Amino acid sequence: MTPTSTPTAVSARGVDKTFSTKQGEVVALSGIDLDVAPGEFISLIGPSGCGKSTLLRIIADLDSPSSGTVEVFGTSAHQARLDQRYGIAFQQAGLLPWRTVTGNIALPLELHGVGPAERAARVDELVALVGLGDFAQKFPDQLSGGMQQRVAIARALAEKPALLLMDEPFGALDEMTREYMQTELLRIAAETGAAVVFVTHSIPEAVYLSDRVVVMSPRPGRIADIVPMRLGRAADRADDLREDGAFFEMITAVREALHGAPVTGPRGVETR
Ligand SMILES: Nc1ncnc2c1ncn2[C@@H]1O[C@H](COP(=O)(O)OP(=O)(O)OP(=O)(O)O)[C@@H](O)[C@H]1O
Repeated sequence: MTPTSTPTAVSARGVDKTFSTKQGEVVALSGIDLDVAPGEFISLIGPSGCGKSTLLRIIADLDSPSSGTVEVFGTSAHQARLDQRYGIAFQQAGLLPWRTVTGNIALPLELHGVGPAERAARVDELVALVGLGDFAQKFPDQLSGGMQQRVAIARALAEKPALLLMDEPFGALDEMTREYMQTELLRIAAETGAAVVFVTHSIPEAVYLSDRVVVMSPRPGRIADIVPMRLGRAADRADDLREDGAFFEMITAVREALHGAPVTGPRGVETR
């Protein structure tokens, strides 16, 4: 039997993106080549406006490249969207206020015709996965920001995607909740085996979460450097890793990569 290899989770080749605006053309991305392995955690970091969200939106087929190609698990980004190969979460949880936690998590399953019994079983699993068992029947306005984000993550995972796309999902949370959510996300990613592409402004967040940190240069966004992290397996990355010497070394490596990019000083990147 010939061994079958799992296709790369994300493969971007020569991706350029130019927006036409009233003020003229804005080159948001230029010559992006990026591969994300199955189960790998990648963060995109770079100065404000360098095209991080644009790249994520192109991977999600919410926007299309001006040139170049993106494949998700060996198919076009468009086909991957139709096949629900990825889940997506943004800075705002975007929950329906009139639905409970379970109702919000069940939504994508309802939309895709999953029957009631299977749906209920899957929602139970997801509620447990994100640790919201005691809050299953609460409405979004009865939850903290961190809990709302956990509902959004559960909803993104509803259809067992092998890829999660996340655009600053913890950006609106206080620092303690944010650190807690980072540890939770690592646990969830390890449990589900999903690859993650994560946009952030925070160097420590990128370092803590990632297998590799993709450092982008200011507009037009290019990949300035890809910094491999050496912090051990994601599932073993405990909370106190943030006090470890290796953690600070990795922060320095990413900072140097950011400053090495042709910039006069990166705006919009947090070092806290
Ligand atoms: N729909 C659009 N029309 C015109 N220009 C756009 C559009 N979307 C993004 N841009 C421009 O493309 C560039 C990249 O934007 P993008 O939001 O991807 O950057 P970003 O790195 O995610 O920024 P931030 O860190 O501030 O969120 C910016 O100059 C932005 O103004």
